[in-house]
Amino acid sequence: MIFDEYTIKSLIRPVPDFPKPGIVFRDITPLYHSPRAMRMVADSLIQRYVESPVTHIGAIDARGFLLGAVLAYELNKPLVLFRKVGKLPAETLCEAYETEYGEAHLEVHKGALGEGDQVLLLDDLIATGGTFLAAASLIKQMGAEVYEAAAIIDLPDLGGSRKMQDADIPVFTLCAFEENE
Ligand SMILES: O=P(O)(O)OC[C@H]1O[C@H](OP(=O)(O)OP(=O)(O)O)[C@H](O)[C@@H]1O
Ligand SMILES: Nc1ncnc2[nH]cnc12
Repeated sequence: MIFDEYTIKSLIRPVPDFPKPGIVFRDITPLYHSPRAMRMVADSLIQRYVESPVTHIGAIDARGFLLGAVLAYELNKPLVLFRKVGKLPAETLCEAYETEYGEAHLEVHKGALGEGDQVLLLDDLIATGGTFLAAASLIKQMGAEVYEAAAIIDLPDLGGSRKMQDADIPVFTLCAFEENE
């Protein structure tokens, strides 16, 4: 299916002042509600990575899990979960980070990745980049590499994608919203 950015963007709903005053929340639930649009998103990501040297899919809690599961299934790769603190039962590595609306910690199971692994890291959205950078740091601590960080949405005004590129993390996003869009 041919990717149509206009269709994708029209299914991402801006919700002002959520979860805090001043924040425009980009709600992807209408996109997930459309099988056609979701197929476009999944197909473009599958096409991009099907011939890549990616060895693992890394999916970020919670909205990144949805894309992560689809990509891991289609590319037939192991899925590694990066979870909010206190959710993973075995021994973890933990990284603190800040997002657009708060502080958080991300964890991964120790030994989930190792030397030489090339991880495709997935989430729905890049805002300040704090979440992706925390996951990338955990990946590096395990001796693995981020092949690319991919998301549906970039919010370039918040500077996250720039910060990630400055940290030598390749970034791929399917669409972007300016602040007043
Ligand atoms: O670039 P950043 O500033 O780090 O923000 C992006 C992150 O924020 C959102 O997740 P959130 O922390 O709201 O959690 P959720 O997926 O559980 O809703 C989004 O799904 C990204 O993971
Ligand atoms: N503006 C935003 N909309 C949706 N998810 C987000 N995560 C961080 N900032 C966000």
